[in-house]
Amino acid sequence: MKLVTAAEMQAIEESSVEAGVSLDDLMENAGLAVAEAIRDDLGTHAELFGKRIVILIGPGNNGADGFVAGRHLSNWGAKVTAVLCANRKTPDLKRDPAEQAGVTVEDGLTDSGTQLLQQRLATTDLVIDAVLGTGASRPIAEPLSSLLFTVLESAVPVVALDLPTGLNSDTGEYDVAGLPAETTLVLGYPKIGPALSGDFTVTGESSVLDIGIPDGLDSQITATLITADDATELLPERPIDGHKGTFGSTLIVGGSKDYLGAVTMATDAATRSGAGLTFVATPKSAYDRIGGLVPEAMYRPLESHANGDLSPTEAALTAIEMASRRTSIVVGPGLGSNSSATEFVSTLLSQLQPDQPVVLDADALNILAKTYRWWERFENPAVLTPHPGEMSRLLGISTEQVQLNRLAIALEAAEKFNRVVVLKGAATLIASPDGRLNVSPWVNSGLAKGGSGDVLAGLLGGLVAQQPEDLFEMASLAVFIHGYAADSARSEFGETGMRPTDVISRLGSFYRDTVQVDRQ
Ligand SMILES: NC(=O)C1=CN([C@@H]2O[C@H](COP(=O)(O)OP(=O)(O)OC[C@H]3O[C@@H](n4cnc5c(N)ncnc54)[C@H](O)[C@@H]3O)[C@@H](O)[C@H]2O)[C@@H](O)CC1
Ligand SMILES: [K+]
Repeated sequence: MKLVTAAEMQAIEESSVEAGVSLDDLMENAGLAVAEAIRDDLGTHAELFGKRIVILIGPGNNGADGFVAGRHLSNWGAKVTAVLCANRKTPDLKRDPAEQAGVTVEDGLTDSGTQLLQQRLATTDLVIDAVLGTGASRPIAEPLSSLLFTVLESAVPVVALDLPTGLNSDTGEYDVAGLPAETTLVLGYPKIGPALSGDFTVTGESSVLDIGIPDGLDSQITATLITADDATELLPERPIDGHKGTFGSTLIVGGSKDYLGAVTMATDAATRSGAGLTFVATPKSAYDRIGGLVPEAMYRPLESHANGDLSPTEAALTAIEMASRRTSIVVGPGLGSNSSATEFVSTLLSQLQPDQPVVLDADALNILAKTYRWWERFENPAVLTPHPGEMSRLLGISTEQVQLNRLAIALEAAEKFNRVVVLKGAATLIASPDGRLNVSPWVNSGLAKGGSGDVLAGLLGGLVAQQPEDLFEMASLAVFIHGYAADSARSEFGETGMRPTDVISRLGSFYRDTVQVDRQ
């Protein structure tokens, strides 16, 4: 499902006009679709008859859509009052027909506007928020903030037209003076901001209405929300007569004398990815304590000094030998980033077969961030899986800067490094150097715990092992499956109590719930 920015929506509107569907057509379609959705939600025309509806009208086209919806609702028997919450341009083309259809227009901007609205709301069944849509561009100020607060206090249910007023269509930032909705009737395409923020308390339940935009215009949209259907399509084939070799093999390079859990979780996750074989290369000091902990995987120790640190040259030779017939390699979980680990990672990456796909996670990213123009030092196709802190180090900017503009940052990093980038966080983003951008539908604070990233890296390694050509697709699939499993862990243990290991044990459930269920 495509997710639009305000600028993309504007461009689509212009292309629609060129294709023969005018802005007026779109507005008429939008207003009618909103009125029909409200009527259908109530049940039938009969139930709409006599219902008292207040429409809050803003200064732009969102307000114009509100007048069109009001016209239809009034024609169908509802008692509709349009309350002007901003000055509108004259002539106001959608106002007159609405008034002719019986809509009463009241001015909310007078000194007594708030008081009048309060009285009106005492006998109102439903409020339609047609104040601001994709054109919101500044903080909400008086008198609009008082009008919106009056509606909030009244507790009358609110249906937002396109976007709840106060919610930014591109960033998902919410102005506290805004108006949360029970339902949001989204016009044409879902907006990217709400998907990025993941805070559905402001939009309530959303549905997307068809407003007659001609087909074929969505190629202008960059971002796609990954749906369960998309993820099902991406699942690697599992031929019934397949053998271990059919499903590829991954090598996980990680662990250190101080960090033992990360590589273990990544390994465990890889064994639930569907990959045929999982190998682990871990420093001797770690191997002596965790070698064989995941019984399905094959472990080998990497040469280390007496103090437990890697012996970089010998260790890299061993890892390269282990990597030679693997279809993916994961580097990083728990590896540490001291000078031995740094030298080891540099040597390893520079000597891998250049076509072998690599997943670079955790300490590997911190090591790269310290390496001058690292992205030019090896050729391998790769997926980088930074959290915002790691991304800030990779790009040399602050974490706040990353968080303020996650979408652009993910795309910029993918292009600069010429690698697939998974920017983790609520609604994780997957960016490709060719400009594609996928957005995860999952938002779950239960994943904000040490170990979640290791699980994702191991799962991703295992998926890439099965389909090494499709890094962007496998990264998107890994993020979806990880979120799906986490959702299941959340329903059992809650966001507080769920652990990354609970997620690992549920990684198979998406495949089971979709493909396997269909086969039975
Ligand atoms: N783009 C499209 O394809 C379509 C858009 N439509 C509607 O048009 C809307 C966008 O219309 P507009 O671009 O006119 O934008 P809006 O209707 O969202 O509002 C823009 C106006 O609000 C003012 N404004 C911005 N922030 C404000 C604030 N905080 N307080 C008070 N005033 C503020 C601006 O100065 C401008 O006058 C969509 O949300 C949708 O409802 C539909 O009519 C049909 C198709
Ligand atoms: K609105």
